[in-house]
Amino acid sequence: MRALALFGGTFDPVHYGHLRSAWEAAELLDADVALMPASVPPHRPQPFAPAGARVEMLEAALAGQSRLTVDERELRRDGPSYTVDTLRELRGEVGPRRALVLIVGIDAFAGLPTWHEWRALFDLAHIAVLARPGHEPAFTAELDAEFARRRAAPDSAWRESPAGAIVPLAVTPLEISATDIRRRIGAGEEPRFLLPEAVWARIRAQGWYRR
Ligand SMILES: Nc1ncnc2c1ncn2[C@@H]1O[C@H](COP(=O)(O)OP(=O)(O)OP(=O)(O)O)[C@@H](O)[C@H]1O
Ligand SMILES: O=C(O)c1ccc[n+]([C@@H]2O[C@H](COP(=O)([O-])O)[C@@H](O)[C@H]2O)c1
Repeated sequence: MRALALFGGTFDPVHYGHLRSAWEAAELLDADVALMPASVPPHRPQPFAPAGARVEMLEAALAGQSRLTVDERELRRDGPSYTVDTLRELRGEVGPRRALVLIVGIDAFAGLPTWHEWRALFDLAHIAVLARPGHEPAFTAELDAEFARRRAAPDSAWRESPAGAIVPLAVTPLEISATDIRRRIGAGEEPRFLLPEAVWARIRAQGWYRR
């Protein structure tokens, strides 16, 4: 059975850095990938756009294909979106054997030791780490040790286990961030071609991110 991958984020707004990375991750991992907006991200200021708006933008971005989907499970829960809770819920649904993958950018991965019950994540899923230009963060010694121990190439046998590997993915580098897009919109610029036209059309129509 194919691996099932979750790509969590704030997606405030979703952009081509997320979308192209998610697509290439689906290909490299031979997995179905769900983009999963966080309701209350645990370690950052709260999103600018409400959850419903972030879902609407994701759905607009993903229209016309079926390999990448949206998973709204964190929006249905109250309180902080701890990834360990989400993976426990998903593991309960798919059973003990299916390979699950949590996809994170390398900047998010570097912060893993600050996540709630971070070591339990390795018992629940594999972690695929996206290269991201402009981000070459140092890992803490404990994360470095896990990385050295668990590292697996995308085409190796990781999917024969349900969880536990760290799979670096050399996706096409796209130096795009939601912070930069919000700044441009706030300054009255058009962020065209950094994100899908359908997403920009909704932002424009609703006035999101304008100062
Ligand atoms: N251009 C990119 N290339 C690769 N990974 C990315 C890129 N942009 C975001 N990611 C990854 O996608 C996930 C969700 O990111 P997030 O929604 O916070 O986007 P962001 O652009 O980093 O937003 P912000 O600028 O608001 O922090 C994180 O794991 C992040 O590392
Ligand atoms: O579980 C945690 O403690 C935790 C701490 C920081 C981030 N996360 C998750 O990591 C994903 C990427 O976060 P962000 O802030 O880069 O959009 C998103 O799904 C967050 O919910 C999770």
